[in-house]
Amino acid sequence: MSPESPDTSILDSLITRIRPVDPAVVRAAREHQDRLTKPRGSLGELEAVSVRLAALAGTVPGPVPAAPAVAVFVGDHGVHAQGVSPWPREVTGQMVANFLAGGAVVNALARQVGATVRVVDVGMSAEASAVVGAAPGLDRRSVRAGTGDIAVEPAMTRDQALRAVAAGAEVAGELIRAGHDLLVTGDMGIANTTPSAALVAALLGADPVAVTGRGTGVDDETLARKVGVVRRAVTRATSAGAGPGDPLGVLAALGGLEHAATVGFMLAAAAARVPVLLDGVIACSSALVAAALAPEARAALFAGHRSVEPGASAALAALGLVPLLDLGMRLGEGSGGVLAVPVVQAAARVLAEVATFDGAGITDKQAG
Ligand SMILES: O=C(O)c1ccc[n+]([C@@H]2O[C@H](COP(=O)([O-])O)[C@@H](O)[C@H]2O)c1
Ligand SMILES: Cc1cc2nc[nH]c2cc1C
Repeated sequence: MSPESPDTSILDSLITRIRPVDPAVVRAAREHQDRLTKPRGSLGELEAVSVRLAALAGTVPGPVPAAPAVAVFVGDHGVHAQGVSPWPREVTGQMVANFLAGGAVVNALARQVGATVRVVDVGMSAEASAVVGAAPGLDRRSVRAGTGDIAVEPAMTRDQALRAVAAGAEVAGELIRAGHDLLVTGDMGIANTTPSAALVAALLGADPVAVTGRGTGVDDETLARKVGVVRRAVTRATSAGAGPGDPLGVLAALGGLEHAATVGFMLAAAAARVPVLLDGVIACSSALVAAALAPEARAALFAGHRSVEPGASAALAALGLVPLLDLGMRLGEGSGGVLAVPVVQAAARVLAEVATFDGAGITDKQAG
């Protein structure tokens, strides 16, 4: 296959397998939720989550997810050369070693909620790979060693984007076949909040200044430079023909390899009717790509938290997703998604276990 006419068959078949939820199940779940022994609406967003989980599973109540897993997709970014992050590139590899040793925040949070952590290299740079070495436990699916510098060139070819999407889909498929019933997105990649902002700006037509944030915590001068870089990248990509009507083109022009893998991860989970908890801005920007490719995939997506990055809020609003937690977090790694696992489990458990007014013999003042 030439890069000009890449093989889209894996993506096409993923998209074809994503079917809409049954509106009758949505209705039945809503009606059941309304019969539970509590004032209607008193559980707020938890009620909507329980209904969405049932709709995704196609049963009322839906199953209570018992085996969560987070996939941390790792990539490096050519745009790092523009000075958009204060952290050196090798930190990506150093953090991978930390994940594998169980010493990162995501590992501690995953232990707290009983989640498995899978670390997947989809595009570490040579520097990062050298730091990690031959570490056992790293899932090696590298498509290329880091992306191109999006300020001046495409991040990757369409074929590479497709291969990274396929890698993410394979990871989801393996986790689901191993019995995991709640997936969480995670990422690691120094400088990756810049491509995230670029994806959001390009796909929503937003002004880069409104969707570019401080990432790991950059100063005012770096933020101003970062906004300029995002503006140049989006202008370059759009003038080369990438736009919202061609989500794969936008992903290849502006995304990271971890974004592409996250898109595949979400699409495969949606096809298998397994819920996916999104972490921060990397996942939210990837979700815009996934939803542009397959709008029905949104049924499988749950927003773990509201990252401080402004692009995350812009993407969530566009996707119609309500973040379950809002703790001022901006770490990545899957941390905010993992932390929301018990909330999703609790929502499902309420629909499955709480008595109904009829069943418990309690007067329903709301009936009628
Ligand atoms: O998840 C988020 O919203 C988020 C916000 C800020 C930073 N991060 C993480 O920090 C790294 C990118 O930050 P930066 O400043 O280098 O672009 C990358 O490893 C991300 O996982 C993640
Ligand atoms: C230390 C560190 C940990 C991270 N985890 C996710 N992104 C990160 C960026 C840095 C710099």
